[in-house]
Amino acid sequence: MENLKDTVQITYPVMEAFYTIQGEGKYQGHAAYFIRLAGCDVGCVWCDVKESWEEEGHPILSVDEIVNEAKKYPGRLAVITGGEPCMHDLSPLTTALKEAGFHINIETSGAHELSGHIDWVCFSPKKFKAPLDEFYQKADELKVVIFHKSDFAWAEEHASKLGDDCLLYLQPEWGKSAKILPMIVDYVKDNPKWKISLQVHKYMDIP
Ligand SMILES: C[S@@+](CC[C@H](N)C(=O)[O-])C[C@H]1O[C@@H](n2cnc3c(N)ncnc32)[C@H](O)[C@@H]1O
Ligand SMILES: Nc1nc2[nH]cc(C(=O)O)c2c(=O)[nH]1
Ligand code: SF4
Ligand SMILES: [Mg+2]
Repeated sequence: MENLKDTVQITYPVMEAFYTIQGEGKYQGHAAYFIRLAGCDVGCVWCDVKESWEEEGHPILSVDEIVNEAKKYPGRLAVITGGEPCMHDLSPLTTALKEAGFHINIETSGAHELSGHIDWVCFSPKKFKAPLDEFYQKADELKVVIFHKSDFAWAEEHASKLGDDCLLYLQPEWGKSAKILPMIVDYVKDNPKWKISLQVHKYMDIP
């Protein structure tokens, strides 16, 4: 009991947490509670949440506070994102979320070791900081952001290292969508093992 009591007092820098609809990947369309942990050292030039890079300046919340807030909503799907969430030890947070009955998904670049109990790993590797090898085994979905036509070949390199069951998604870089999306459409028609992931929350103008 002492252990659980200690665990729930551990803290994380939380940039924001919100109940919304998962806009990307396999769980697109599902209600989910997003926990955006601050801190990222990957530095993607087109990152859509650069305010998350600095760990400092964000609310520091205990596991207890994070999970109690999450439990206020009826959905029991939690998405841990960031920033780069794998920069944190996720064991205390995920233990408490599991105890509260959550299915836990993570959004990660794979640049740092995975910790804790995660039910679904969305692996989105970046050119700006190479992923760790462990993610080719652990990924449930590969989601490659396409910014330039050369990124298709780069996506295939990652796909070739994955297990057979991993789902494959190509997601247009939001700012270049008008130019890139037609290329992705053609690519997926020619290479049907891939699917398109759109950031549908941005089209719906929700968080
Ligand atoms: C903001 S990141 C946070 C999680 C983790 N750092 C990562 O990159 O996977 C969440 C998801 O958004 C994607 N993403 C970030 N900026 C984007 C953009 N401008 N257009 C499309 N997808 C983007 C990332 O590739 C990732 O799949
Ligand atoms: N609705 C919604 N879906 C998302 N899927 C991944 C997101 C992320 O920023 O990690 C995200 C996000 O920020 N909002
Ligand atoms: S790894 Fe994720 S949070 Fe970090 S800069 Fe890239 S897209 Fe943004
Ligand atoms: Mg986002």
